[in-house]
Amino acid sequence: MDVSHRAAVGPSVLYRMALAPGWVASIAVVVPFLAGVSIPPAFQYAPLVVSAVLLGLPHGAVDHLAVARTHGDQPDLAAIARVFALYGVVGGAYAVVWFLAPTAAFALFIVVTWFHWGQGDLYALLALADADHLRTLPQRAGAVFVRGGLPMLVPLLAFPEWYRRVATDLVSLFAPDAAAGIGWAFRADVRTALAVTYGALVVATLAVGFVRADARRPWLLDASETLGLLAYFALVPPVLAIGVYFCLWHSLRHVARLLLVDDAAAAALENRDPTAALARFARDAAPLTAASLALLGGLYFLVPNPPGTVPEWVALYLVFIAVVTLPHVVVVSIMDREQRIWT
Ligand SMILES: CC1=C(/C=C/C(C)=C/C=C/C(C)=C/C=O)C(C)(C)CCC1
Ligand SMILES: [Fe+2]
Repeated sequence: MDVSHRAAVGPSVLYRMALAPGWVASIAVVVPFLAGVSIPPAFQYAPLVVSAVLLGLPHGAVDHLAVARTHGDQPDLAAIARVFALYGVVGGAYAVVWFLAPTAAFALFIVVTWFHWGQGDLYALLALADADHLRTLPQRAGAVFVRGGLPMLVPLLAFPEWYRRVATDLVSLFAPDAAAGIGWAFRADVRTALAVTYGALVVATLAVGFVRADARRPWLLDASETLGLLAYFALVPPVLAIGVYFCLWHSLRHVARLLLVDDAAAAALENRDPTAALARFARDAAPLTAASLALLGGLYFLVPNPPGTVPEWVALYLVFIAVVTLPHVVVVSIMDREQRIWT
């Protein structure tokens, strides 16, 4: 695989910086729920709120530099302008869809996040964890489907009422009664069919991976992460579970990927100095994180039913995230192609 600097940066630095925090956080969050402790709903929104300034939103705020760096170039004005144009056109068009057809826009958000979070984990498996068991395109597509389904499907199976509540909060910013249009997704028969199909795919992808693995360790890591996250999303209520996952799982892994294509940050990682590398990321991400928060403020004045409560503000934030995620997926898919994640 063609991943710049990966070879020079020791695996232990990447494990400790990019993978371990997500494992530790998900275990730390699941323990109280296993012990039967209940966490007040208001508190459960905290990680999503924090994600607006720490890791979550910032992980996409370097997209204007990421494409050029992945190609091995210094980002020039033309390269940056191309990414801005992509965001304007793709994000702008999708924003219009939210106003015209919010229920369809919500469904698209789930599908796109499903793909994108799966895509992020496929990169982590291949490039950060050195997995060799995902040999073919169908296997990699299967891994993306399974990994993305953990945060997007498992909460629907385990916590349908929470899922319905958040869906309703998002859609209601635009049209109060429109969420009724996706009521079928929460029916017990639909959820049972989804659970059986998805469960079979989890078992099948891991079994094929087991047969094809030369190295046992990365396969074990894949299986442990998959089954661990399955338990995590089945036990932890989704707003909290997704908030923590978004910051410390998906975003952190993507930040590591960004550091590896930034020469100075990669050099810092080679010297086992992740703090210096992360400081560079923070500097690169700060301007567009601030600009994004300003745009989020602007969105407040545009939606027909502006938010008043914390859950409603988080809903507005998620709509904004949805709009920027679509062009972000294009950027990450360009990185995937350049780094041969799919071939
Ligand atoms: C919070 C939450 C939900 C959706 C969250 C989504 C879809 C987040 C997407 C974030 C992205 C795309 C970040 C960028 O990488 C669900 C599933 C409706 C269930 C209830 C809780
Ligand atoms: Fe992302």
